[in-house]
Parts: sequence; C-alpha cells; structure tokens
Amino acid sequence: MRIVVGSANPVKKAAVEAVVGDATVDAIAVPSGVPEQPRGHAETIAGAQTRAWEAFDTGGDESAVYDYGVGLEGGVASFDGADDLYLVMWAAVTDGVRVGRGAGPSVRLPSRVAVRIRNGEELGPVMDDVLGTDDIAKKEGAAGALTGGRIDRETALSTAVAGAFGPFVSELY
Ligand SMILES: O=c1[nH]c(=O)c2ncn([C@@H]3O[C@H](COP(=O)(O)OP(=O)(O)OP(=O)(O)O)[C@@H](O)[C@H]3O)c2[nH]1
Repeated sequence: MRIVVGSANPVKKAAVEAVVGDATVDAIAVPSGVPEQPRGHAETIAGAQTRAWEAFDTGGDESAVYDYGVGLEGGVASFDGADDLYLVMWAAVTDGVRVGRGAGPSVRLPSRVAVRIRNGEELGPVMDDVLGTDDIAKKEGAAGALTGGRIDRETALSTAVAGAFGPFVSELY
C-alpha cells in the first residue's frame, strides 16, 4: 500500500506511519487553501481535506500511484460550554472517492498564548517565543509542551489519523 501525506513537516509523516503498518508513506508539501493559522473547526477541517486531496492528486489522474492521500491540519477553536481557546487538530483521508475525517486531542491554550493567537499570530512561532525553543511544531509540539510531555504532537496527530481511516478499515461505516 502506498500513502501520501500533504505536508513537509516530519512529525505529520511520522504520525501517519505510526498507524498504517508497513505501508510506504511519502510526504509532499501541498497548499492547504486556508490561512497559516486556521481558526475554528470548519477552517481546520477544510485545510485537512484540501491537503488530503492535493496530496492524492500528486499521484496523477485518479491516482495511479497512491491508495490514500492524508491531510493533517492544526487549528485553534472553542467549544460550547468552555470559554477558552483550544489547540485542535484534524485529519482527512481520501481514496480519491470518499473522505474520512478524524480529530485529535484538544488542549487548552494558556491565556497569554491565546491572546496572541486572537490578535493574529500563529501558534508555532508563539510557542517558540514563549518557550525559547526552535521549531517546536516539528518536535513535541504545543501538545507536548502544554501537557508536560504526557503526549506529543506525533501521538496526538496519529489519533486523528486513526479516526480518519475509520471508513476505510472498518465495516461499520
Ligand atoms: O496540531 C498541532 N499540534 C501541535 O502540537 C502544535 N504545535 C504547534 N502547532 C502549530 O499549529 C499551527 C498550525 O499547524 P499546521 O497544521 O499548519 O502545521 P505546520 O505549520 O506545523 O506544518 P505544515 O504546514 O508544514 O504542514 C502551526 O503554527 C503549528 O506550528 C501545532 N499544531
């Protein structure tokens, strides 16, 4: 089986590899069609889906090359019943016909981070600034830093990928 991930971020490729067994996984940067920092679930889902289709299409018409295209998108969003802003992550998988979607964990952003995101900054650079790190989004991610290392970005994203593969691996859909 051959799978393509729509991102050059190695954490996203690793998150897919963690859930697809011995498939070959390629990774390629593609447009997401949404801003660098998606806001709200709808925009984050749209980014994941566009990445999945764009990645799949790199395999040619009706993808002669890939069985599945996968898109992963990090965003910030709120939930009914909670006033805070959360880091959210969504995955989309397509086989060229159908699309599966899955979400990862949601982690509350500290107010000093949330205020900067609300003012237009992007989460990754804000986290690097607050933590004094360099490219944390390619390592443990905000998810790792905000949970004291109890999860990391790869495992968080892999949860979303597993959910998005549901319709392709379970008879229940
Ligand atoms: O889902 C996430 N889990 C994390 O633990 C995390 N830590 C930081 N970020 C940031 O969220 C923004 C959108 O992310 P994103 O999906 O656009 O990814 P990215 O910019 O890292 O890669 P890519 O655009 O090259 O694929 C970017 O500022 C990332 O830096 C995270 N997102």
